[in-house]
Amino acid sequence: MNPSILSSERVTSVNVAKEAERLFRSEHRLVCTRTDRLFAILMSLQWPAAVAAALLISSRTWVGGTSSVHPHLIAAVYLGGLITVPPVLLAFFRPGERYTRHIIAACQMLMSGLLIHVSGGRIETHFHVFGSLAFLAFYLDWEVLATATLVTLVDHLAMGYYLPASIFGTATASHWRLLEHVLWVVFFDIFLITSCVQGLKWLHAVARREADQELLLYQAYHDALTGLGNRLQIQKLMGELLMPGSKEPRPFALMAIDLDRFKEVNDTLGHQVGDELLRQVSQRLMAQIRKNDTLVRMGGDEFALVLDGCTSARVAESIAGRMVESLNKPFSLGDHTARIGASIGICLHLDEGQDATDLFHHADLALYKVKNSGRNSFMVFDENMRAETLHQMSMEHRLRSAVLENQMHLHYQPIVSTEGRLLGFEALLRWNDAVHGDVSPVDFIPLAEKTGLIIPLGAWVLQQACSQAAQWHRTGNKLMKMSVNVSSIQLAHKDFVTTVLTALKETGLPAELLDLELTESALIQQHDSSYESLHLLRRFGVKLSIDDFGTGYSSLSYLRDLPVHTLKIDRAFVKDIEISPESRTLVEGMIDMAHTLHLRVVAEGVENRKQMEILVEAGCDEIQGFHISKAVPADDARRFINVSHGEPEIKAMAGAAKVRGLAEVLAR
Ligand SMILES: Nc1nc2c(ncn2[C@@H]2O[C@@H]3COP(=O)(O)O[C@H]4[C@@H](O)[C@H](n5cnc6c(=O)[nH]c(N)nc65)O[C@@H]4COP(=O)(O)O[C@H]3[C@H]2O)c(=O)[nH]1
Repeated sequence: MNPSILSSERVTSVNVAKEAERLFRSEHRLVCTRTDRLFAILMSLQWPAAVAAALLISSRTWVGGTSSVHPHLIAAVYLGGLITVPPVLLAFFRPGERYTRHIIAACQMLMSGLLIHVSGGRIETHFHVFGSLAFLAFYLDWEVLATATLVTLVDHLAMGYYLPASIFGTATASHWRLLEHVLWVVFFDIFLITSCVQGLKWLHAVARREADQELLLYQAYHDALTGLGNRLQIQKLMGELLMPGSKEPRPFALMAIDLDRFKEVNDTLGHQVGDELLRQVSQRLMAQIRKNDTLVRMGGDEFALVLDGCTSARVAESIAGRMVESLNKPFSLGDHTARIGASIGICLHLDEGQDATDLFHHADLALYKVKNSGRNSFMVFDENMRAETLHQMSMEHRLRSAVLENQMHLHYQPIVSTEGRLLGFEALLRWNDAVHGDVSPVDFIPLAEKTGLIIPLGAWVLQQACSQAAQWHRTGNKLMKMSVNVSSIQLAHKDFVTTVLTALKETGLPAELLDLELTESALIQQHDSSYESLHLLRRFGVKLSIDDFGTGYSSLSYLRDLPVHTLKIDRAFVKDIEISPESRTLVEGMIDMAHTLHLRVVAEGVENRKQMEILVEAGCDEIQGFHISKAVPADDARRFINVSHGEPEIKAMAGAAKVRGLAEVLAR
């Protein structure tokens, strides 16, 4: 494998045609460089050969003259040097350059001419010229052959015809021989140029094949969307880093990175926006790491990072912190702006004995812990995490089976007016697991949200609660409302409105009797489409309550923008209302504000008579809490209904006391 394919500079620019051209040029340059060197050697041999030939000829032909040195010898020494030195220097100092090969070609042909001349034609013309041309064909450059041919013809015309005996004393060629020679050169040249073109074609084909192979290799090791490496690349890298038998263990840190809320963006704004978001995420992450760190996209919204040579948890944490911070900044995606977060699990490889699977598992366990602790943060794996996380994983597994096999059930907590009239119920999920026993929704709802199980589970709750309320409605309790908790994930889901309307249609429950409870924090995470869903449902008559009011977001603008019907004051404010004047003032303020906005107010978590009295005095409209009743199974809820209907004195008593709860009434 060509390791260059894995380098990040090349990652974004792979384009087969361009890559083939680049490879061709580099291969061709290599061919030319080698041929330059070959000619440097050849020419350095030809110069002494020319001098030797001149010596030989001068010893035979020079029978006495004014000068003691034969002109052939002078030509061989000086002209030979002049012809040899520049190309040899160029071949060594500027190999592979275009002008180098042209100068070499010209000088080589001049040298051929010189050799023929100084040897008085004894060195066979055809042999030497054709030999030189044949060698020049190694350049795979027909222009070089053209240069060589031109120089040969000029040289032969000049030296062989126009300046024959005047310089060397002997004519080197007859007219006919010269013509024959020129024809041979042209003929041979055509043959060489043809083979040269074939050679070039072959070199192009080789380069194209290599580029194709590179592309295949690139695709195998890279993620097409982001240009980052992929799962295979990190596995390969980890295999190299953990190579058994390597002399020194190579320390490194592995990070498992998951984007928070990516799915919501992808589902609500579409896949193209999701793709763009992933591209921008990868750029931001790349900006936080060094060149020899390896960031890959494992698939979906999961990334992994290897920090080669990292031995310190503190360093890894600071890099993870920077990454989380950079991903918290808003993303500009065409017409939209999105905010996401990231959860990062880190594990360090400091000694031998761990394999890649262990390390990925540890990083995943740490990641899992981060996600369960509220996301958008990072954690380094430690051994204590293992048992806790495995417990969580088992919960997740069992929750999945419980949801898919319909092992959950609903309890109903009554909601009453301050006069003690039963107004309806809040449906609350219950899960009794064979292994984990009774699991609180406070624990399993976040798990269901995290795993996406909240979608089928929430749909089931809606269906079940509506069906129960419709049944009570049919048996004469016409105004019994049913409150159902809705998670932010459900609200953001594209099928949310359909799910609600289907539940109403299939069960026959009038829409006005369904009250959807959303927390403030759930509302604040929503996009425009969720707000549209709520307005649409309101138009059908469905009511909307703000649950846990006062605990969430500080801006109250959603009260203006949404068709809210009821505020449910969180039990944290009600809890010590009878002992804390501050809590009392706060609750009074909330009730006043709600009434100014024409909203009804439900106080949650009312546990005693004193609390109820204070709330009634403050003008609260509805009461819910253990003082009235805990959430009970449907059959017990039915008893409440019967009592509230069948016994007129309840109303009278509750009305008289203004504060009497159903629990008290039932206890009598
Ligand atoms: N200490 C105290 N607690 C009281 C009192 N009266 C009621 N509660 C508890 O307060 C919670 C009220 O529900 P929530 O605020 O909607 O809070 C709910 C709701 O956010 C979530 N949840 C429950 N069922 C569902 C569901 O079907 N779907 C969704 N999305 N969330 C649900 O789980 C949360 C907790 O539910 P639960 O454990 O059933 O706890 C219930 C209820 O049992 C009281 O007087 N004192």
